[in-house]
Amino acid sequence: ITKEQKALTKVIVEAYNRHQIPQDVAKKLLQDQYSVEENFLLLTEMATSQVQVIVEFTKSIPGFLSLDHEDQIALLKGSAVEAMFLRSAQVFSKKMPNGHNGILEERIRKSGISEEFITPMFNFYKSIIGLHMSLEEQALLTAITILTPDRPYVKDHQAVEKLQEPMLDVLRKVCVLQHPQEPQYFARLLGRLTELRTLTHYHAEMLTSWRMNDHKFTPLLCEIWDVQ
Ligand SMILES: CC1(C)[C@H]2CC[C@]1(C)[C@H](OC(=O)c1ccc(O)cc1)C2
Repeated sequence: ITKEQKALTKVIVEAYNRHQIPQDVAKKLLQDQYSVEENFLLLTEMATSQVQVIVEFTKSIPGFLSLDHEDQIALLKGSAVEAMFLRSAQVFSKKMPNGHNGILEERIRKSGISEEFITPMFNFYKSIIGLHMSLEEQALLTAITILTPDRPYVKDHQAVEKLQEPMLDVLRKVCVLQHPQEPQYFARLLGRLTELRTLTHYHAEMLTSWRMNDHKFTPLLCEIWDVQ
């Protein structure tokens, strides 16, 4: 790993750590009641704070703010759901003391999300947790997901590739260093990104079904996912 690659990893990990989900959201999971309505409101608050965290993390990615402004928006809108699922997988994997995980899972299962989405969502979490990713790998994989050149409406693909490629290089080297017994570990990580894309489809259905039951979203969520 070169000096530059070490510096890049440090910047990405610091940004990933700097923007954490506010503890008050995690605390509320324990307090409030258990009605479907209460659960939906909690998940709305959680999703809104996660999107805010993702936007701040994205702005700290070296070079992102020098991209064409419309492309910056296209990348955020195109990757927010995937970045949110990656980050919430970390929440499930370790951030919260064990008791919370069961509570969060319970609330998600009783918030009006259809079973056909719940199953793939938790299968994804299990597969991510099973990888036992390091902090560097989580942060780099999230940045790589956000810097995906082939999102809808991205005009300057090349400029995005130029930012994503060095991240892929560093992640590949970090995987070799941190998982020497698993030569295919890097390929498995990238495979998770393919599974992530299927969740985006389910996520859109989830929003539509909530909207059909006239649930209200926050302005930020409406803006980033073009709802209402
Ligand atoms: C853990 C999750 C990633 C999983 C269940 C809650 C999440 C934060 C997310 O919720 C939303 O996207 C969402 C969108 C709009 C809304 O009003 C509420 C939640 C899906």
